[in-house]
Amino acid sequence: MIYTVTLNPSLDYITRVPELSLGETNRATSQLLFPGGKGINVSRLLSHLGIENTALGFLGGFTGTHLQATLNEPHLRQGFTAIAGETRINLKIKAQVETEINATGPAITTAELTSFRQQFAQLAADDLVILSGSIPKSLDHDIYQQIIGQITARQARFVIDTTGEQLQAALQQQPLLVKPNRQELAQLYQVPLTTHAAIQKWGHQLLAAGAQHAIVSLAGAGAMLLTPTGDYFAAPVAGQVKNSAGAGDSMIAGFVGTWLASGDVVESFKVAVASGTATAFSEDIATKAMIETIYEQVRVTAI
Ligand SMILES: Nc1ncnc2c1ncn2[C@@H]1O[C@H](COP(=O)(O)OP(=O)(O)OP(=O)(O)O)[C@@H](O)[C@H]1O
Ligand SMILES: O=P(O)(O)OC[C@@]1(O)O[C@H](CO)[C@@H](O)[C@@H]1O
Repeated sequence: MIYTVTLNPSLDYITRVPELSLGETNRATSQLLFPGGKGINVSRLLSHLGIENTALGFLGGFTGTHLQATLNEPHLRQGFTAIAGETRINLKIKAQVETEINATGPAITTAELTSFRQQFAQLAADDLVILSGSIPKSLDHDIYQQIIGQITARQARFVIDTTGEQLQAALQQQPLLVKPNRQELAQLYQVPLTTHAAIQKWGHQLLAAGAQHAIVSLAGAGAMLLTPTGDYFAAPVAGQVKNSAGAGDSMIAGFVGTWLASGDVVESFKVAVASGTATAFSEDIATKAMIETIYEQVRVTAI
């Protein structure tokens, strides 16, 4: 089974204004509300590809109830831990530029955390856990490390999408995949990444530190895959961006779902790029039909 972990889920409120004027009343032209949080996005994309998975994390309040009700996906089992606090609402403003305001999220009690962590004691060796997104303030800053300890103790595998110190620490536990974007990789190693050669060089540091595969996502400039046996570049697919939030999460889902089924890294990378691009070109997390259409346009070359 594939499990996703979203410690801090959200309802994503996406509003469009022709032009955002700070300090004034702005009138929206449209608004949408989606279940969100990085692990939940991964789960939804996996479900769209027909891949069974279980979404774990904390949900509470009227927002949590609404998220649960709208997270109605055929291949997604909900394994959330109920909490007393209220699931956050993240605001995404689409205007001249995209602006995001992500809320802090609710406090998690010790009892809620204990109940949540009990689930990892049941993992089997063929399970894979995808850990994504920010850590609620009330949890230990090294909570991912603690969960990874539980996962590896059961001989299960994991993928992690986090940044900075937490990413650095997780690398030592040999994640199947990490997927920093260009800025996250630059921050991790405190280097400017202005050329493909520099991205490839510093991307390899992720493998040297323990990752089995690394994708560096480059938004509108494509993506790079680093593996111990070869590196690959995917050129960007041209198209109209509608909502790029969740593009990175979709990439992770596309890679992991395909890799588990085939073990073929290049094919997994192609589906990852198609999935990320299809989500960037959609209002919501991409559909399978959209991913299949984009897939035909993905060009991957060995570098
Ligand atoms: N404007 C775009 N044009 C073409 N492809 C895009 C665009 N934006 C994203 N993509 C595709 O989606 C992938 C992931 O996007 P990105 O690098 O923005 O991830 P991210 O920073 O993790 O995003 P997020 O945090 O919003 O999910 C890219 O590598 C690319 O393949
Ligand atoms: O605040 P975090 O946990 O870092 O990110 C949360 C978030 O921005 O990530 C997803 C897109 O990747 C959105 O669905 C969600 O609102």
